[in-house]
Amino acid sequence: MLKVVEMFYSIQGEGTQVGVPSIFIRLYGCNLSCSFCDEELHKGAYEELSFDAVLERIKAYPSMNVIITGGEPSIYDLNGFIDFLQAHMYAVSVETNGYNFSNIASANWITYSPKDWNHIAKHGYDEVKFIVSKDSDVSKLLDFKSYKPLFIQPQNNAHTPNQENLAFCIAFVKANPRFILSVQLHKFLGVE
Ligand SMILES: Nc1nc2[nH]cc(C(=O)O)c2c(=O)[nH]1
Ligand code: SF4
Repeated sequence: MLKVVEMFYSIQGEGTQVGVPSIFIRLYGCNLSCSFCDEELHKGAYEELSFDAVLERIKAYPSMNVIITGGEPSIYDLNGFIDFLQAHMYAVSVETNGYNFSNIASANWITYSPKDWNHIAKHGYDEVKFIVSKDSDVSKLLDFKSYKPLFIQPQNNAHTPNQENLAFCIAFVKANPRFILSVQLHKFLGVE
């Protein structure tokens, strides 16, 4: 059974796969409580759904790309669910803060968004996304080396871009071009 806060169909607004029409499954709960987090996104009501019940709902959408997000999906062992979706020909991406990579190891794509920049994992993901505000200590990011794509994403408002943080992030990637800007396109487009 899965604790599902919401399921919706939109475009991936972040990272390498930006623009890919995708089915989002948002799971309940997180191991952290970041100040900038939208609480209702993972602490509100949820439904307990079986794998088959989730499959029935996502079949209503034409995309074969699923993004599991939260909350923090890796607080659950999701490998069985991911295998189940893959057996039905879905490509499965997971958004994680890196709590437990082994719980999501069978995913096709893992986006890692470390919240503690003093301890950044070296393996277990396909791209990294740093959430940055104008007050962030980005000096901690300068020594981080990886062959994976490294995204800098402004800490935005719940449904709209934060222009100050965006300007800071643009200046940062221009000064440090190993990093790539990720804007949360959905918040510019006004889609989910
Ligand atoms: N369009 C869209 N793209 C997203 N990429 C990651 C999201 C998330 O909530 O984790 C998200 C989201 O909520 N909406
Ligand atoms: S890790 Fe993500 S979901 Fe968890 S509290 Fe922080 S922002 Fe919210």
